[in-house]
Amino acid sequence: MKFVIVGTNHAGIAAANTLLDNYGKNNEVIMIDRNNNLSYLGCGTALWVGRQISSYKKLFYTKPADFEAKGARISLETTVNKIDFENKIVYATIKNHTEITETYDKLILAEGSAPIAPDLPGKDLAGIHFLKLFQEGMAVDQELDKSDVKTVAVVGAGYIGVEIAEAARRRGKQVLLFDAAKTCLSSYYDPEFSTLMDQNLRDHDIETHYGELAQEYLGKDGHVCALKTNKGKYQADIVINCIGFRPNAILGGDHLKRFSNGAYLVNRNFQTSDPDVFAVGDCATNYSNALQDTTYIALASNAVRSGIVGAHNAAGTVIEGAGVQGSNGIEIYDLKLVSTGLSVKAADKFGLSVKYVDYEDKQLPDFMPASENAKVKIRIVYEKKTNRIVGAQLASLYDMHELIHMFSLAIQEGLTMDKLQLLDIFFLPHYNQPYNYVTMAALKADKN
Ligand SMILES: Cc1cc2nc3c(=O)[nH]c(=O)nc-3n(C[C@H](O)[C@H](O)[C@H](O)COP(=O)(O)OP(=O)(O)OC[C@H]3O[C@@H](n4cnc5c(N)ncnc54)[C@H](O)[C@@H]3O)c2cc1C
Ligand SMILES: NC(=O)c1ccc[n+]([C@@H]2O[C@H](COP(=O)([O-])OP(=O)(O)OC[C@H]3O[C@@H](n4cnc5c(N)ncnc54)[C@H](O)[C@@H]3O)[C@@H](O)[C@H]2O)c1
Repeated sequence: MKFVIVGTNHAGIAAANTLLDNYGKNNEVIMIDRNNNLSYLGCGTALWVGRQISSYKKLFYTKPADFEAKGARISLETTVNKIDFENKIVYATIKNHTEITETYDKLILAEGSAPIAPDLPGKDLAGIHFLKLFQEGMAVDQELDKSDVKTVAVVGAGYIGVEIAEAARRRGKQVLLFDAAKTCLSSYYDPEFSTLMDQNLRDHDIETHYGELAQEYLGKDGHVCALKTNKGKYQADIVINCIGFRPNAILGGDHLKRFSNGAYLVNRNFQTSDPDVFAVGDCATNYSNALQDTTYIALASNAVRSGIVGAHNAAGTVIEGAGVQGSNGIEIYDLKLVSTGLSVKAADKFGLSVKYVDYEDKQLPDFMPASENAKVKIRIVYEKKTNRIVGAQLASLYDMHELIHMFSLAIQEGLTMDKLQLLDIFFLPHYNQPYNYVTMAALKADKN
């Protein structure tokens, strides 16, 4: 059988490795990507740009030769322009001049996502940046090296915006962070949690501007010099746009069914509406266990798992994905926020009627050294009708992030709040308290 994979970043790589490691013999695997690099972990961009790690080099975790050694044919700097789904032919161009075609038996689309570009006056000025590719991270890094770049405006206080704001501040720049919402990270956390991060940002001299919509980039001599919003005009030497991703689902044209945001609509096997075409990663939908419905969540963690599941199915092993919770986390100047499933706000948006319980306590008993201890704030969100756990959020200076995986599993398995109350959670003073905040929150929850 011949497999063609379009897009060889995280989802495409996972699909290729699955095919090569499990079905390599007698099968042909062709990998095509328009970029000149693969496997860049954008997740590390802010760490590198903020000099919390010394080099970007280890943000790449594989190389073309690794796939060639396993028998794949890989073609970088090759753009797929068109797919003839009826005759199963992929049309591509190598380095913008040599036209090639590839036939396929099974096609895996892993086209990923692209940053949303606000269509504002001045958008073509120099000094306006996005953060997705390695090359874009490098461009921002080089700007921050310039002594005449003193003020950085970051538009969008989601994950990328907050992380790059910290990085630019660590590089000694004055940083202004804008978001249309009333807090940062508003798609992931309820205000009781996101405002902790807001305060943390302000404590580190990052100027936050919420409820502000970017309206225009103002320029001087072809270079951006200010950002105009609905509330004011702010001088800025560079602007970094981080207002979210849109699925990069272009090649399917009218042939493949779509989700509301344009992503390829796939079933739980990551099969599209064409049985010989699979779509994985940021270009495709996923199944939300909290909503018990189709969703779209762009994360590397989802990309990798969908690549594995999609490839097995493409090769004829029928398996369903486990669904996702969109588990995520962030650490900025030591403050850690982690969440999984739905916040109360997100549940409202999707029309799911929920209750929640909040609890706050120190991680360790009081007799432990204060320098090792910190308060942890937890919120557990559960469905009103069934008491099914649908979300959790945690915030602390203490590194409690692993706990969110337990809530992710609880949501995946449809656990109800009563199962948490008497859960056997071990006690050791080094790690927690006998009356720990998970048990206490579960006991406190209103289950009627
Ligand atoms: C700065 C930053 C930080 C992030 N941090 C995190 C994090 O901490 N945790 C997390 O889980 N996620 C994080 N993400 C999100 C994560 O990077 C994405 O969800 C992930 O890259 C999706 O992988 P993918 O393979 O589906 O798509 P992509 O990474 O978008 O890859 C798609 C590939 O398809 C290729 N392609 C597209 N169209 C064509 C075509 N026509 N022809 C040939 N090739 C094509 C592209 O060149 C690209 O290589 C971050 C993203 C960024 C930008
Ligand atoms: N730690 C992590 O897990 C991590 C880190 C980075 C990126 N990612 C993922 O990468 C993807 C892209 O991240 P992102 O930060 O670009 O998107 P995001 O969805 O996290 O945040 C976008 C932000 O932009 C704001 N916004 C939208 N339009 C705006 C406008 N016109 N003006 C001002 N603000 C506006 C939104 O309110 C939102 O807060 C997301 O799926 C994210 O989860 C994850």
